[in-house]
Amino acid sequence: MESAASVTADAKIVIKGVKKRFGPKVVLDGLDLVVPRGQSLVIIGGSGTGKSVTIKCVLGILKPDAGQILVDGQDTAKLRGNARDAYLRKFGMLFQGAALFDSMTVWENVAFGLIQGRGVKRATAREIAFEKLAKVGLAADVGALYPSELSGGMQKRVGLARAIAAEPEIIFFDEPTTGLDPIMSDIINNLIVETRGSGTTTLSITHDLVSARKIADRIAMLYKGKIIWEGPTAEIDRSGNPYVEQFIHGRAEGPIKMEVKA
Ligand SMILES: Nc1ncnc2c1ncn2[C@@H]1O[C@H](COP(=O)(O)OP(=O)(O)OP(=O)(O)O)[C@@H](O)[C@H]1O
Repeated sequence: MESAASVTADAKIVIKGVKKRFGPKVVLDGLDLVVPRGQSLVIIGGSGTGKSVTIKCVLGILKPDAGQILVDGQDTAKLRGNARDAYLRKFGMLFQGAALFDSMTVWENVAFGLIQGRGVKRATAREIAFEKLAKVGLAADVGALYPSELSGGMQKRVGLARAIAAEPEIIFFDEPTTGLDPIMSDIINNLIVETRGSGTTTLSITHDLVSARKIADRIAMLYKGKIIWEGPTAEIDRSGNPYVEQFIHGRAEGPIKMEVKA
């Protein structure tokens, strides 16, 4: 087994003791997590356990109450101005529900970040957009359509093309297969696996264990604000952790009590 030290030495993202609460509600309670460079880490956990809050803290959309987040060894809390812009350019993101702009065509959606964020000329950005659309298996004529004219699976592919458009160092995938049928989920999973080939580091959050097993090098389970298990994907079936066991087998009975509110 690899030592924790060797994982940390080649870390792209290090989350150390991060705490985040909203009023009286403690969401993250000393979260520790390392995402190794060039690897795919998937966070699993029940609804409302703080998976999205974790990603928002890394992106700086939310400020942790305590703890530290390092990306490439840089403390994200200390970034200002240009350094912060450069930091944000490291990331691509595929949002849950794809989150495309309805008023823009497909290619304009894919090119948006290149034109707005990086000052790429419109004609060049258009070329890159069509290249990325082809990469996710969408024919060129799809580029001129509007998001409302596409199926959910096609929208996810467009979202993926947008996430990879600027060839970011890190990509976040937020529930990449939610709402898709099993075959389309598998297609999206395969595309995600392909994005790793180029050395990209990926951090995903999902409830979908089939997807997690397919796309993850490592899986971490979040429960009550902490990572209660983390390890190589192949080891999740022998975690020996009753919380993980209950979650991966989807059992109503077990140590995890769902908070059912009226
Ligand atoms: N800006 C906010 N203000 C107040 N509470 C928030 C805010 N953002 C998140 N929360 C709360 O933090 C908790 C964790 O939310 P989060 O969205 O991270 O869950 P999640 O694990 O991603 O869930 P799901 O799988 O359902 O998407 C929830 O109880 C949520 O209501």
